[in-house]
Amino acid sequence: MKFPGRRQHKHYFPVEDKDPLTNQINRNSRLERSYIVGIDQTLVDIEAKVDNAFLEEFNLKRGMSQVIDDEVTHALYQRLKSEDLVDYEYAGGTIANTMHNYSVLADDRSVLLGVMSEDIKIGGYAYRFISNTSSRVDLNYLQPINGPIGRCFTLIDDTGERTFALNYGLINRLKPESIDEKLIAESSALVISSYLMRTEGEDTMTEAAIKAVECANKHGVPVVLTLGTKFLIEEDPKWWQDFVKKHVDILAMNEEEGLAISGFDDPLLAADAALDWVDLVICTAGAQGLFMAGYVDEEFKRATEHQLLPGKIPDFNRYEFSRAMRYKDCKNPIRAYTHTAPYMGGPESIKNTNGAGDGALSALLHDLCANVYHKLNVDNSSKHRQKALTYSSLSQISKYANRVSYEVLVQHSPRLSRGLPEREDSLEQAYWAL
Ligand SMILES: Nc1ncnc2c1ncn2[C@@H]1O[C@H](COP(=O)(O)OP(=O)(O)O)[C@@H](O)[C@H]1O
Ligand SMILES: Nc1nc2c(ncn2[C@@H]2O[C@H](COP(=O)(O)O)[C@@H](O)[C@H]2O)c(=O)[nH]1
Repeated sequence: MKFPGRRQHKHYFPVEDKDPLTNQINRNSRLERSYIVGIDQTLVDIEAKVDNAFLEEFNLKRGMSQVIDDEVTHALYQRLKSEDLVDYEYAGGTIANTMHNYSVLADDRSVLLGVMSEDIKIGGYAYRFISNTSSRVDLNYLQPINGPIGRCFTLIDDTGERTFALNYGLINRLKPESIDEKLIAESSALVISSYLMRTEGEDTMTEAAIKAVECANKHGVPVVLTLGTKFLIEEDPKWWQDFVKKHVDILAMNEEEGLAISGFDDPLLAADAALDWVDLVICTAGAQGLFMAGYVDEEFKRATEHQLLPGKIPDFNRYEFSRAMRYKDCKNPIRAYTHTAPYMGGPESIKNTNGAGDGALSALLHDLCANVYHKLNVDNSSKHRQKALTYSSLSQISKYANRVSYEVLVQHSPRLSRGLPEREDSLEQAYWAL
């Protein structure tokens, strides 16, 4: 585990002196390991720039993630190829991206559950998926299938809006029997997306995902749900609210998905509403940056040293220096919130917003899993007198998450090709001496 370590308040990056708490870890002894598990539909993203006429021709709704049949897929692919419109073909899938990015950031293991073609051809989609995935992502638990994995046509228009057209192949055939209870029971978190519930006919993915979720719930493993796309949530917000209340501990969403599930268009209010159902919320909001909301026990609350912020909840960031706790672990729960504006005001030029939200979630997962890792190895640390969900404060996690999103925005792929730099080029040497 590459440890989050001690950092300057203003930025995520570690300072020179190592945290004395972290140093209690004896590097010579065999360390207990922590890992996270994610379930996804194994997909390759095929990215192309198109105009509205193109979307209309193939009957695609702009901005939506929609499923297309084999006939439309064939015609679409032929058209993109014949006009040389395909820019990139990358491994994708919202949770697979998150597992990959987690493993790159933490330099540690995550486990991906899903399906994989048993017959893999060099250069084919299954091959591409595997070869574009970090070697730290454990693919040994994937269930073999006799057929193709999925393709996600990621069609980007002039405004940067993305329209996803998916040919699912056999990716929804993950069977409940392929879910290993022990693997989930011993993990630090189970990560799923709303897309896993979009199944039909002979698909078994939803059943498999529910089995995994129930298993995590039974063993007290935090279930992390990312809402994927507002269109799925808008179909039945009540169903999603009930599902989240019953099964989910950490909710990740963007402001549109926040509106769809909570009815609030303000991301802070949407995150606050979701705190009625879960322990921790991360709500990304495009150019507005990101918000987090969580609980802390009165005894462990820490007041911010930053300026108090106005908002729909006045001074909402008052306790942003607190580490997040589960509601049930608080004697006197207090709600804590934080906001971080886009890193450096956002990139000069955004290459692609694909995966920016997934990137933010992978940073949060890194912090959460580092906390479990630290507890497993230095249980007597004073840090664990507080039964916290996260290693760092809401404020620091949100800066870290925001910084990771920035890195995704300045590249084409939703997957990081390397971890974050140890030090920012943009900061003076003197900054690190503080
Ligand atoms: N136009 C933008 N300008 C600056 N930062 C942005 C912009 N779009 C996204 N970001 C950054 O990326 C993060 C995630 O973006 P968002 O678009 O909300 O995610 P999602 O992919 O889930 O829709 C934001 O919190 C912000 O830090
Ligand atoms: N597992 C699924 N992943 C999907 C689906 N539709 C799109 N996507 C993936 O989302 C990311 C982009 O994430 P975002 O946070 O920027 O929205 C991209 O890589 C797609 O592969 C789906 O139906 N299932």
